[in-house]
Amino acid sequence: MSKNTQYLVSPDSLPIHLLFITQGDGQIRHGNQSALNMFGLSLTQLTALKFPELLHGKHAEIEDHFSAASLNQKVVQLKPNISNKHIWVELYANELMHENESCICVVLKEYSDSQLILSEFIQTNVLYQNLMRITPDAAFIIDLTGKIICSTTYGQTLFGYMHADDLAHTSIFDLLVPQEITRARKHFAQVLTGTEAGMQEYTAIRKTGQNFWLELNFGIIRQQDNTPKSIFLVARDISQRKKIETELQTQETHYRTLVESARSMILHMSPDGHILFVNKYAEEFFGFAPGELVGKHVMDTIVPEIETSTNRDLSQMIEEIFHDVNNYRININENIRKNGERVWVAWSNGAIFDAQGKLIEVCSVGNDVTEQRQAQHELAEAHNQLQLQYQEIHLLQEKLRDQATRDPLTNLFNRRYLEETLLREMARCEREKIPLAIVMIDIDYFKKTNDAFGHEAGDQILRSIAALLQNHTRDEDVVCRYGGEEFIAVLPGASLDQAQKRAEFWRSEFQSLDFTFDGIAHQATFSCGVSAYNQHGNNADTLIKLADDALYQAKSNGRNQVVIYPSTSTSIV
Ligand SMILES: Nc1nc2c(ncn2[C@@H]2O[C@H](COP(=O)(O)OP(=O)(O)OP(=O)(O)O)[C@@H](O)[C@H]2O)c(=O)[nH]1
Repeated sequence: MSKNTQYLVSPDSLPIHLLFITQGDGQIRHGNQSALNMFGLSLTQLTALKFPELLHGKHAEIEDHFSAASLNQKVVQLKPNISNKHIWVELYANELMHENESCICVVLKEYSDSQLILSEFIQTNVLYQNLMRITPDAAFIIDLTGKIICSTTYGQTLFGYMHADDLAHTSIFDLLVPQEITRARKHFAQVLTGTEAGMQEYTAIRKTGQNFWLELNFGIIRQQDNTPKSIFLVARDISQRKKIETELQTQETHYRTLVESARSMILHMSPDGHILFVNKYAEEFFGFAPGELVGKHVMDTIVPEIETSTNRDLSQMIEEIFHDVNNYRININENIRKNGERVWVAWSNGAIFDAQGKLIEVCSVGNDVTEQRQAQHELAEAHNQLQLQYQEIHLLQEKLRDQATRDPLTNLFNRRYLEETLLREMARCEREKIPLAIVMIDIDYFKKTNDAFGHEAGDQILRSIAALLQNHTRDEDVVCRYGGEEFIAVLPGASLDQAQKRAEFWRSEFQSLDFTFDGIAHQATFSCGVSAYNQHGNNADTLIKLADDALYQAKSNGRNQVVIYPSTSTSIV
C-alpha cells in the first residue's frame, strides 16, 4: 500500500484485528470490530488509549516512537480486558490514510498455541533453549498434537528443508510415510500417557519424496503441576544402521540356509566342550532329535572316550583341540551315534575369537568317512597280503636263481655263473687296473677213490674241497664247481704269484685232511693250474684254457702240485 492509499472496504467487515494509530505518539485512532472484540472494549474506550497501554510487559523498542517500520513484525503480549489471559500477537504495520490523515494501520496476528508455547518455552527454559542451540541431533519441540514448534538446523536438513520456518506448524506425523502414521500416533499417545516411553523406528519421507529410516525418541516437557506442556523429540536417521542390519540379516539367512542344507555336519563347541550349535544333518547323522544335542558335552554324546582301532584317548584330543586348534585343522577320528554305532568322521576345525582375540568357540565341519576308512582298511590289508606274496615270490626267485647258479652238491657257484662272473670281473679289473688270476683245481685219481669207496665217498671229498675253498677265499673271490671233480677259483686283485701261494695253501690244507671210508683211512690230493689275466690272455676262454694247460702240466708232473702257466707277457702287477 502506498502512503496515500484510501481504503474502500470498511475495516469493520474484515475478519482480522485492525488498529489505526497515530505516528509518533501511538494514539489509537480506530479499531475494527474484530479488534474491539479481542480487547473487550468499546470503540470509545479503545480510542481513549495509546498503543503502549494495550501492551503487557515492557516493550522498550516500540514504546518511544511509533512508526510502521518500528512496529512491523514485532511480537508483543497484549492485555485484553475480557480475560486474565494475555494474548501473544505479531504486528504487521503499514502506513495509510485514515479519514484523510496519515496513520499506521496495524494488523494483530494472534500467535498460535504452539508459537505461544515456544515463546514461553524459550523465555522460561534456559536449559532446553541451550540444548536446542547446541544439540547436533535432529531435535524438535513439538506441541501436544504433534505440531513442530521449532527444530534444530539438523532437524530441518534431515527432512530436506532449508529454513526454520519450513517445518513450523508441520505435524511430525506428516513427515512419516502414510502407512506409519497410525502407529506413530499410537506411540505418541502412549508417550503422553506414560505407558510407552521408549524409542521406535519409522519410515520417514523427505521433502524430495525419498524415504528413509528414522528413530523417534519422545521426551515430555512438563509444567510445574506436572502436566505435559510440550514434547522434546530427538529424531535419528538410522538408514545406515538399518542397511547394515538388513545386510546382516540377509547374510544370516544365507548362512543359515547353507548350514541347514549342507550335507556335512556343522557343530559349534564352547571352550569347555559343550555343544552350542549343531545343524540338522549332524543331528540326523548322530541319531538325535532336533535340539537334543545342544547344551550337551561332546564327550557325553558323540565322542567316545577311546578310539577302538587305535586306542587313542579322545578326551585328550578334545582338550588339545581347544588348547591349539591349529594342530587339529583336520582330524579323522572315531565318533559314536546315539545307538552306540561307531563311525569315522573327518573333521575340519576352525577357531572363533572375540574382539579381544580370546577363543570363544570352535566350529567343526565333519564328513562321514566310515566307508572310505573301511575301504582304506581293506586296501591296506590287501596291500599287506600283496607285500607278503611279493616277498615270497622274491625269495622263491632268489632260490631259483640260486638253484640256477649253484651246484646242488657243493653249494658252490656252477659253470654258467662262472662264465658270467669271469667276464664281469675281468672288465672290472681292467677298469680298476688291478690284476686277476684264476686257479683250476682237479682231484687226483678221483676215479680210483670212487671205485674203491663208492660214489658217496667221492661226494664227501667234493664237499670237503668246497668247504675248504669257501673258508679260505675272500668275499670278492668266486669259487665254482666247473665240472665233475674240477673247480675254478676266480681271484680278482690277485697277482700270479699271490694266486700260486693261495693255491699252494689250499693244496697243502687239503692234503692234510683225513678221510675215513668203510673204516679205512684215506688221503686225497688235488692238482692246480694257475693263469693270470693280461699276462696270459685277455679273454675268458683263453684264461681258462691256459689254466687247464697248467693243470695238465701239474698232473703230468706227478699231481698234488700247483703249476703256473709260463708267462707270455709282462705282468701288470
Ligand atoms: N663221486 C663223484 N664222482 C664224480 C662226480 N663227478 C665226476 N666224478 C668222477 O670223477 C672221476 C674222474 O675221473 P678221471 O677223469 O679219470 O680223473 P681221475 O681219476 O681223477 O684221474 P686224474 O685226474 O688223472 O688224476 C670219474 O670217475 C667220475 O665219475 C661226482 O659228482 N661225484
